[in-house]
Amino acid sequence: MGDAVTTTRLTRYFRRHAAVDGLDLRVPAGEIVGLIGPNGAGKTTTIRMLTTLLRPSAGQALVCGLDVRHEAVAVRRLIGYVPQEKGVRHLLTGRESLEIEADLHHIPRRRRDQRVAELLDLVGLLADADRMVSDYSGGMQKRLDLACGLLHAPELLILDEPTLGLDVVSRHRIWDYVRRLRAEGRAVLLATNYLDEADRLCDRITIIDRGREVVTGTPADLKRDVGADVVRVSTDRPEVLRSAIGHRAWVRQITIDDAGDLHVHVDDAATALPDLVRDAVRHGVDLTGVHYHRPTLDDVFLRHTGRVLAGHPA
Ligand SMILES: Nc1ncnc2c1ncn2[C@@H]1O[C@H](COP(=O)(O)OP(=O)(O)OP(=O)(O)O)[C@@H](O)[C@H]1O
Repeated sequence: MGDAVTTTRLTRYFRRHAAVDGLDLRVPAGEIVGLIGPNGAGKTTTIRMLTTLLRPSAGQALVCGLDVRHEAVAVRRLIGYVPQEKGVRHLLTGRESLEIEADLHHIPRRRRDQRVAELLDLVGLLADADRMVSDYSGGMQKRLDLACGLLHAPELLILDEPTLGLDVVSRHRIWDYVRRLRAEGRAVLLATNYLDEADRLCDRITIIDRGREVVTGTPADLKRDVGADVVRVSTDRPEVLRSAIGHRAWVRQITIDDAGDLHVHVDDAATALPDLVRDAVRHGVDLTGVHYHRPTLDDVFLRHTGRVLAGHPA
């Protein structure tokens, strides 16, 4: 199967500021690819170029082999886009919202009703189809947004923060639909700040920062690269502790986060911890907290960007 998205040195300037700066991104058909980055990293700008809403300043973006710049109309037919804020029509019912969306896609009337019913069923809203959208819960509205993005059976679905603000049950339902799309061979590009979501859902993730790709890989590979365990140490003298343990053979990498906590990547926490505590005592460093865990995508993100990703759920 070919690629649903290939970008080559994709770049977009706003005045002299490069919001997207030479980005190479690939979304193969039949895969869910996560696009992850801190606020202002360039995710929305990338998505807006892919959806033909914004012209690239330089480089190339292909959607199913079609150039977004020169074949915008054809590209739009291939893409379903569910933006962060869809602004569903509160004065309509769920069914009416989908009918209007179907008309925008020029779906013939005789097919429209059946297609709308199919999608309402897919996202579990058939029973509530004739209720006003204003009476829907946040999760129901998101599912309606998703159904709107799927009406014209797109090859590529682009989701911008699809589960933002949703409860756990609603998030799982959205994930199930997204997995079902993948099983049908469609490609999904998912911009999210929820790293647990990316970990569970994505076949591959690309972390971007300041408009550039920082790293790409499967969640498992990226976590494996971090090391076996991560020891998080709270102390009021992080720099002293860093120098005290920096030369130790069991240290793979040390990062100090914005809160001043040390994140020490080690092969085996059980061996490293006694040494670490001894080194702290020898250098007169008080430890106020020591925890360790298997690497998560949060650790991957911190390792590659030097920052903790803000704004994910507890
Ligand atoms: N229309 C615009 N005019 C000027 N600057 C812009 C415009 N759109 C985006 N930018 C700038 O481009 C950079 C990337 O923004 P973008 O919205 O793509 O980031 P993002 O990764 O989607 O962030 P967030 O997670 O906050 O949505 C930011 O510095 C932003 O201020």
